[in-house]
Amino acid sequence: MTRRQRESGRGPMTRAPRVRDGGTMTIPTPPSVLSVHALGKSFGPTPVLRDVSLEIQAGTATAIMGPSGSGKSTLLHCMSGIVKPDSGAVLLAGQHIQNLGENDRSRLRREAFGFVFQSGQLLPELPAIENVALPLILNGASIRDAKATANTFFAPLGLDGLQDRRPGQMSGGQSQRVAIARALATKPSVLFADEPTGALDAQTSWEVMRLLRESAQQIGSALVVVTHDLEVARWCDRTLVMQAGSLVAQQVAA
Ligand SMILES: Nc1ncnc2c1ncn2[C@@H]1O[C@H](COP(=O)(O)OP(=O)(O)OP(=O)(O)O)[C@@H](O)[C@H]1O
Repeated sequence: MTRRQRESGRGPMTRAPRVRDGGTMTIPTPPSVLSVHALGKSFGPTPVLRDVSLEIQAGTATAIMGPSGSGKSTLLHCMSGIVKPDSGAVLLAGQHIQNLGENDRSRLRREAFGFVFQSGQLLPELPAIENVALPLILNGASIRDAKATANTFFAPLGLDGLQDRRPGQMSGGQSQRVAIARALATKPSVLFADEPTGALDAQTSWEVMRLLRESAQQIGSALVVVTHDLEVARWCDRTLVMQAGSLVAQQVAA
């Protein structure tokens, strides 16, 4: 991070390299990894998502903001196959995810998506290393291989020495970094984070977002973050704003 970025309080933005094209400068758009078309969802008589469309490009970071109840989490759940929309489509690398059966959608969530929530996502009885290794074991890796892969995430996330600690023996920031390691261990195409720093103080939140952004970028995972916090959104390439179930604005980082 440069001094200028630190002083502005802003994280380092991911910028696609500029390419000179016949004298003009163009910025190539990375390919779309997730496409959302005209999503609609109601709970009972109340529409919660109304005709929501967006594209998530590989390796980019997108923040979703908006007032409480505007449908942010419901959108994230529909995008990640947790909730089935009533209408519209979600395509992962061209494949309609809502046409899949429950087993295939679970497999897809395990293999192609990672999740970080506000808190409480780690299994309290398992040490950190096993919490990180678990998704790899569920995807078929041996315990030994899974733990070896899991271990590679500890030093970059500043967690070295905490491998054998259980979640109850770690701070909130340490637990969130273990949760990030677990979400990234399978090298997901898309990492979904719902208020990932909601339970942390400002300084810890900044550090967790830095690590979340940088490690997702290194792995090549697109990041989608639901947040109320402008400081969290600053780490993203663009911010989408929801209101009453609709996307009403998009702001691209300068
Ligand atoms: N499973 C559900 N059953 C019924 N209503 C639901 C369900 N999930 C969400 N809702 C309702 O849908 C609306 C949107 O909820 P959602 O959690 O998506 O909003 P949000 O923008 O993420 O809110 P917040 O910022 O407070 O977390 C709310 O009115 C909520 O009560």
